[in-house]
Amino acid sequence: MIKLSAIQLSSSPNVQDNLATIERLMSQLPFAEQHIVVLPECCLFFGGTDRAQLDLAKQDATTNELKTGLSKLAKQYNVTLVAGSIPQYIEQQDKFYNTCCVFSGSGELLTQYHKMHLFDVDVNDSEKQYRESRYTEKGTSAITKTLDSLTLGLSICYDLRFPELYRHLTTLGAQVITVPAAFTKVTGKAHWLPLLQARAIENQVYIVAAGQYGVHDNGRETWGQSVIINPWGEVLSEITQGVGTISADFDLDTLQSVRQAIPVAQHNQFITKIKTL
Ligand SMILES: O=C(O)CNC(=O)[C@H](CS)NC(=O)CCC(=O)C(=O)O
Repeated sequence: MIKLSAIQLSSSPNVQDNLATIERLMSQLPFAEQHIVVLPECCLFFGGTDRAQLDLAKQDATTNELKTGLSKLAKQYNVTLVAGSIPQYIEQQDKFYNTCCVFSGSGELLTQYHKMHLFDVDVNDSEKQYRESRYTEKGTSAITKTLDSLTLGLSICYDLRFPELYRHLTTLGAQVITVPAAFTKVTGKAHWLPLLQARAIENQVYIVAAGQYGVHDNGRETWGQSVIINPWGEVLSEITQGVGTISADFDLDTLQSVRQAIPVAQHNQFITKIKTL
């Protein structure tokens, strides 16, 4: 059996504190031979100023403390760690990518994905205007990674509103799609769960969504509600408030039987098919 887990956090701008919290929560995870653990967006730094995040990214380009800390945790608990996101500095532009890093159980960086859709959005909350692109550069490639017995597809937060990415990941073979997030309280309440269920149902994949939760140091409020959803769209495990962990089993039979019963990939008129004569 392959275990899927998500960790819900309420991250601060203190990297060491966040690492300690993640460690404490990882120690509470159930044991599994094969285990995929997902952390939220901005797991090691959240709720500071955008400028402070850029400074951290810049500093990390020399120290590499962010990836080192996460790699150690993956190794310590021998899990595939989908480390939500960290800022990755781009010197030429003095900006960073919002990057999801995947570590193996031996602590090796397997792959990374730079968030493709940036949250330049007006929200009716205390923040009012989110302009992620001011300090963040958007990624240009969708990323999947085949592990021993399943294929992972990567996405981050606002990406969730772009079904084309999820369809693309699925056509590349994704069976489990991870969604680290820091959804706003306002948009999360209105849209988070239905969007996640739609992505799971239309692509017939497992969704593992790990959210930031609560009121952060800069007053920003995030929605939480980390969930694991199966290819039928059922919520298998959920944590609404606070910090904590959730887990569920990945079952290939469920995935295959849903895809057999409702063969949307074959019926789809908008996916380019290779015509056989
Ligand atoms: O800026 C940072 O420090 C970290 N990044 C985030 O919190 C990002 C960009 S501001 N948040 C989202 O994408 C929320 C999406 C969302 O809430 C929605 O789609 O409704």
